[in-house]
Parts: sequence; C-alpha cells; structure tokens
Amino acid sequence: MTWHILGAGSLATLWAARLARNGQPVRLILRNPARLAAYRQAGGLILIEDGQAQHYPLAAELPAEHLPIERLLVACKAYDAEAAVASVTPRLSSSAQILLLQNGLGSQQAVAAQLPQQRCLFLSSTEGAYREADFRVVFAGCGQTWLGDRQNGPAPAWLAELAAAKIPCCWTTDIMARLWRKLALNCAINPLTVLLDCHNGDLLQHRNTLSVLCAELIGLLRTCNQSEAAENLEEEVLRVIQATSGNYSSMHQDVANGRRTEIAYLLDYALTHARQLDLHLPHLKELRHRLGERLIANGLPNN
Ligand SMILES: NC(=O)C1=CN([C@@H]2O[C@H](COP(=O)(O)OP(=O)(O)OC[C@H]3O[C@@H](n4cnc5c(N)ncnc54)[C@H](OP(=O)(O)O)[C@@H]3O)[C@@H](O)[C@H]2O)C=CC1
Ligand SMILES: CC(C)(CO)C(=O)C(=O)O
Repeated sequence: MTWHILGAGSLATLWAARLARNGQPVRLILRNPARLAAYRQAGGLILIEDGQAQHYPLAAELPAEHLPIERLLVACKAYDAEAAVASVTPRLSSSAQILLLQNGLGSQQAVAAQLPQQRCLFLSSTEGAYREADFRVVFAGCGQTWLGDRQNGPAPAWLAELAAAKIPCCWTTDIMARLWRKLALNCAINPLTVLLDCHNGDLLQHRNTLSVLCAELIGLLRTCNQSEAAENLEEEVLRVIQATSGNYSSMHQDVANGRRTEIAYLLDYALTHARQLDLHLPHLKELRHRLGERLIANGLPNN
C-alpha cells in the first residue's frame, strides 16, 4: 500500500527516504503548483546522514490528484495541519489511516474531529532533522517515535513495515501521556532558550527558574489526569538539557530563522487547560507574556 506523505520538510524527508529505500511505495504531496515545480526542478529529496548525501527522486503530486489515499503521514507544522489535511480530505478512503506527526497538542484533536470516519493515530517523536535548503535535509539526531490511538484501537499491522524500513517506532497504549510529557518538556525548555537567546545547555545556569516552571507543569499534568506524565519531570528536563546541551531548541531555531513558532500548541495549550481547570500558573503565564513580547519585537506571529 502506498504511503502518501503530506509535506516535504524535515521529518517528511526522513520518513520518505527510509520507506523508499526499503522498497515501499511513497508519494509526496506538495501544497501547490509552485512548490511541486520547485521539487521537480530540484529532482527529488536529498537526505544527509553521517555527512553522506543520498538522492531520492520520489513521485510527487498536488493535493487535488484523483488517486485515493489509504495511508497518510501528515508531516507539517501543527499550525498547518488542519488546512493541509482539508486539502486532501476528498481523496481519503473511508478506511484511510492518518498518522499525525505534530509536536505539542491541539492540532491532532482538531484534525481527528475533521475526519470522524477515518482512523487518526497520534505520534510523538524525539528524532531530529533540519532543512539545510529546500528539499535537502540533515538527519541530526537519533530518537524514537511513539504511536498510539486515543480511541484505544489495536496496533496496526503496518508497524512491521516501519520496522522493516528502520524507522524506530514503538506502539503505546497511552499516547496522550507521551504527548503531554513532551509538551511539558518543551514548555520548560524552549521559551527560555528564546528569551535568554541560548543553547539548551546554558539553561543549567537557571536551575531555580526551571524548578519553578516544572513545579507548575507537574501541577497541571496531575490536574489533567496525566500523573504518569508528571513523574520525575524536573529530572527529565535536566537530563534532556544535558543530552542536548550544544543544541538550540526548535523554538530558538524558528525565531532565529524568522519562522512562526508552535507556541499555540505548547504553552498556549497548557495555559488554556489551566484556565479551564481554575489552576493558577503565574510563572508559566509570565513566561508566555515575555515570549509574546519577544515574538512581536521580532516581527513574528504571537500564536
Ligand atoms: N524536525 C524535527 O527534528 C522534529 C520535528 N517535530 C515536529 O514535526 C512537525 C513537522 O516538523 P518539520 O518536519 O521540522 O517541519 P518542516 O517545516 O521542515 O516541514 C513542514 C512541511 O510541511 C509542508 N506544508 C505545510 N503546509 C502544507 C500544505 N498545506 N500542504 C502540503 N505541505 C504543507 C511545508 O511545505 P513548504 O516547504 O511548502 O513550506 C514543509 O515542507 C512539527 O510539528 C515539529 O514540531 C517533532 C520532532 C522533531
Ligand atoms: C527536547 C528539545 C527541547 C530538544 O531541543 C526539543 O524537543 C525541541 O527543541 O523542540
């Protein structure tokens, strides 16, 4: 069965290259004729692993093609996911399975609500990749991708295809806990790296601030019935900071490159839930306020 991949950015390239070199049929879906023409001009995707560039001249198409879609990997940013999926909805078969690879929370539920007939699986990934240029992606860090079904459905048989393609994936029966945990980590680390304009590792000089933010995030997770995701959060935040000490966080990279951030699906999602639950999180609120000022000062959207 063909893997349709919506988007041709960092994670899309990482997935497409590994599936294709394992002999699995892959088709990319680009957003509009200009992007499709640019892709064709480039002659395909390039993935750089351990300094070695390899070329993948994969088939690509527009959203409005007629070929039905049975399996769709949505590999765009959280703020683009709903519109991107809407552009291919008429092509989705009623038994189609949709894999949502976005960071944060909120976009996955919105897409799932848009597709009541189809099965939507949520993914949480710690793999790392970045775009060096259009259609040219560098694999930047090994990691793991968790997949799960919020509706408690069974693991799909095609997980074996991902394993065959050496995509490190694990099925989980509690994907929401994984996503909340990653959201909390990103809320503790990413905005601070933007405000302090620093590498992840430099945050170790701000242990008290991290501690206060983690305490508020733990309170939120527990109130949202995500106690498992709250366990040892501060220790894990420190571990991730140490493991990625020389890196800039994804939000820092977005701001440095003048790109919109995914803050609406991270801190805003957390603060909206806190408000609904009457939970007071003054330090996270203040962090969000200062980040908003910085985004606006940089001419970026504050959402
Ligand atoms: N990169 C990483 O290391 C990691 C990323 N993630 C998460 O994965 C998600 C994807 O990130 P990443 O791969 O880095 O993002 P990129 O910005 O590299 O790629 C996003 C792609 O989506 C495409 N796109 C946007 N809208 C549409 C549309 N309507 N139709 C078709 N394509 C569209 C963009 O097209 P165009 O080129 O035309 O703009 C772009 O190719 C994010 O939520 C991110 O947080 C999670 C873990 C690690
Ligand atoms: C874990 C962390 C903070 C690593 O940089 C990350 O996921 C991100 O940058 O978005």
